Amino acid sequence: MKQPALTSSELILNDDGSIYHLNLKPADIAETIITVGDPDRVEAVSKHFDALEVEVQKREFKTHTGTYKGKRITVISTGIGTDNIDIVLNELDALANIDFKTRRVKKDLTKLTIIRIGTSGAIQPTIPIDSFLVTETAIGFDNLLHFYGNISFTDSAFSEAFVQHTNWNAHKSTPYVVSADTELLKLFSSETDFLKGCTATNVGFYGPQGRVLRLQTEDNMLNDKLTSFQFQKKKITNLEMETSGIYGMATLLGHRAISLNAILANRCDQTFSKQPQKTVDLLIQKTLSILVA
Ligand SMILES: O=P(O)(O)O[C@H]1O[C@H](CO)[C@@H](O)[C@H]1O
Ligand SMILES: O=c1cc[nH]c(=O)[nH]1
Repeated sequence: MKQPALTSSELILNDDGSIYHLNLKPADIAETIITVGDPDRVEAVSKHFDALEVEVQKREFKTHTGTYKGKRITVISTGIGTDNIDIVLNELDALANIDFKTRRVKKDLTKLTIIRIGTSGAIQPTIPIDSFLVTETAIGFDNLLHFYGNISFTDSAFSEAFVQHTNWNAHKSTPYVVSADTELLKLFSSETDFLKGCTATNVGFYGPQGRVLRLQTEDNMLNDKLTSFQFQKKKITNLEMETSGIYGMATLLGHRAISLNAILANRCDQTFSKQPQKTVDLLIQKTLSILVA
């Protein structure tokens, strides 16, 4: 039976035919997509391009598409948090895999390559500030993946061990554990510049990451528990706010994803980078050069 067309409340298109939040049309995106949190980081990537063909912004979602050494690349900002990742990953997938004229899923699906270039805080004393880390495994403290049907690919033994170790408060979402794309992980972790680690994605920058300014947190030992946790010799290495959502959604939608982290803070010795922009710029240049090697 022919699939029903997606209605106007589900696949929302703007008057110019672009998708609702990203404001992009299918031809506007490349198959290789770099995601960054900060809209200003889009230009920090695209300034290296040979040529720019698309420049679009709506809300925090800024997109540039162009070529770098002949390779077509899209760079898009997601803003902060896995709630935005739900929007960006679903709309990128719709741009690639839904026919906007018929409003039906295409027969032949396109697998996108998604590379996050983000900033992050280390949770192990041995991880230096201004280093680069590629995420092998992500543990999500956000709730995003639990809203989707089949998440049997998540590593429940890992999350159960984590819940037990931390005496995780049941009022918080159940942590879920997702993996990087194997080929992309090999590509980046074979570079000596990258440490390999397990990234914890959380729903906030302050309390959820154990930062106390004026408010105490529910568990003031949480970061220490993250540091001491180990599962099959894997330790949690760093904290940020998007990677688990990207890995989870990419797996569900059949895309491949990798998350690259510029380590700007070390939460164990309570230090912060003195050159954050330079470190992010170096990660951008390194990433681009690996993508065209
Ligand atoms: O630098 P980006 O990519 O935004 O990533 C990190 O920085 C933000 C918090 O400052 C969060 O989005 C976190 O994941
Ligand atoms: O500590 C940090 C640094 C960057 N981004 C985060 O989410 N946490």
